[in-house]
Amino acid sequence: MSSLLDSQTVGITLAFALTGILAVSRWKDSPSLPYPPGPAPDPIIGNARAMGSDELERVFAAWGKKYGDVNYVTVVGKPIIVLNSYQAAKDLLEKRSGIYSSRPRMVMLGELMGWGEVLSHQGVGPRFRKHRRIIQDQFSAKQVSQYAHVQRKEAYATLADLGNSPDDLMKHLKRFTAGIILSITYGYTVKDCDDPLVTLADECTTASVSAGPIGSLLCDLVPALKHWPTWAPFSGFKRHALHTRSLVERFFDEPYQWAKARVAEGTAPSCITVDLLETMRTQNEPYRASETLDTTDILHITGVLYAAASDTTCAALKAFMFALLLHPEVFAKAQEEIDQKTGKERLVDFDDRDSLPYFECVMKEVLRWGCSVPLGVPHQLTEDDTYRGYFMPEGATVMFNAWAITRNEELYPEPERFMPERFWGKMDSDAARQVDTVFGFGRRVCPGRAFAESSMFLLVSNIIATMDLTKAVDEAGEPITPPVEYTKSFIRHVVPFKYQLKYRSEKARSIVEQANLLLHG
Ligand code: HEM
Repeated sequence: MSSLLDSQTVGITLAFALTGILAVSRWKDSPSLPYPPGPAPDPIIGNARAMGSDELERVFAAWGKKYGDVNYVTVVGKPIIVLNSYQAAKDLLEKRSGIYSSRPRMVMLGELMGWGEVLSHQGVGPRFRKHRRIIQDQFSAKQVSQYAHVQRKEAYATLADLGNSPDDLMKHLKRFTAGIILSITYGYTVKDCDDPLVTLADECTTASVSAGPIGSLLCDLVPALKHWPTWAPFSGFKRHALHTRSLVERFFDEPYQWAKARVAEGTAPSCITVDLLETMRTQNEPYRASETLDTTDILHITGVLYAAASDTTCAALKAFMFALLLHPEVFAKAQEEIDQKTGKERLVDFDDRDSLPYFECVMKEVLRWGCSVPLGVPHQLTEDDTYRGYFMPEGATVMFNAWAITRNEELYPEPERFMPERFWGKMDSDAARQVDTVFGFGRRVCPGRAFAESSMFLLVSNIIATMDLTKAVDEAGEPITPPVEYTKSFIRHVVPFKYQLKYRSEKARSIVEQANLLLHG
């Protein structure tokens, strides 16, 4: 961040922001009700210092404990509401989703870098509804079974890769998640971790987040900064944004052009892009004549799928493997349950899921304990509202703290302990239900949830079925217990850790190799 925006720029911009806000903000009657409680703001910048924290979820959770579960803060005059409890998030984001479902304006990420037109960043409106419906239709719990063959193919390839180069777990997980979504969306087969489309996605994601929260914040506060000339002093942020924009455009375009070329050749495998191109050509049902599709729609629908599905699922899979490594007793119990089902004679398949209740508890606990997107994605309130006697202003950014909600000590005693047994026989409990918070709320709830869970199920259950995962040992032969540490990012990943992974038997190796051969030829 410091290379992009130095302290002088920050100062100038904040001064600008203040002047702008004082000059243009429309005068409003002071509300007769108080705002929700929260920490005292600093003059001018409000609560900006706290909002710059690397572990904002912990800062918010501490506010929740001190001031109550709904907090109000400002950053240079912009209102932010923080929801630290399931009840408040449910009451507002779900029950009042008609007014709590938009997205805040993001000048840096959305307008300068080019992410603004994709579903996850769009405000509510006709285009949002069209994209959302198309994506929901493709990934509803009923529909996901149509992708089973792709999930199997990618899972078996990943198992074989893990057998061949077990030290590259992180790379193989990334290839697995990118491979599945690229295949379903564009009909594209990822060959290895260095695949050009996977590398492009990586570069694009890294560049998109590397302006840092302050870089983004300054542009969001002073939207006029987006017109700052690239030749002017302090224009590092703008040059970075434009460079990122070119990556984002390539990220949308290259896989789409690849799929289109296969359609022209008549060799396109069935995939979402092919379906959408056909819909665009005929402009027929199921997407209604009033909702015609154009090329930009297709670019953005397919692009958001890749962007939203791959990194999130990969982060959850890393947390899964890490939790199993730290808890050998859980691994052993899950392995025993799976062995009873398969007799060690075959791989696990989707049909087995209902009869692996312990594994299901482990997956639930991974989603809770690992909490890959701790603060979800911010919503925006589009009308003035009142809640529990407090005033909630129109335009406020509304953030839910999934991390704090899934650490509620009343529902999850010893919340930092990884304990799948807490869900045993209780899959209908509030505790189990509230883990869904990690996928968001209301009209914005993650449309890929069922698909993410089924992909995780298939890969991890088969790793457990065919391999042994144990701690690495140091020079003295002592097992190494890696610390629980995550990257400081919006989607948090477990930092790379040491482990040992190998086929549990020659028979397991041969089952994997045969399955892989059968699907890949
Ligand atoms: C473990 C994996 C995943 C996690 C933890 C996750 C989490 C989330 C969260 C927290 C949101 C924001 C919800 C809100 O604003 O209330 C979201 C949105 C979204 N997710 Fe996921 N997600 C995962 C996997 C997937 C997959 C596999 C797909 C696609 C197949 C997907 C597609 C999307 C899309 C398109 C949105 C934007 C929805 C909107 O803004 O209306 N996600 N996800």
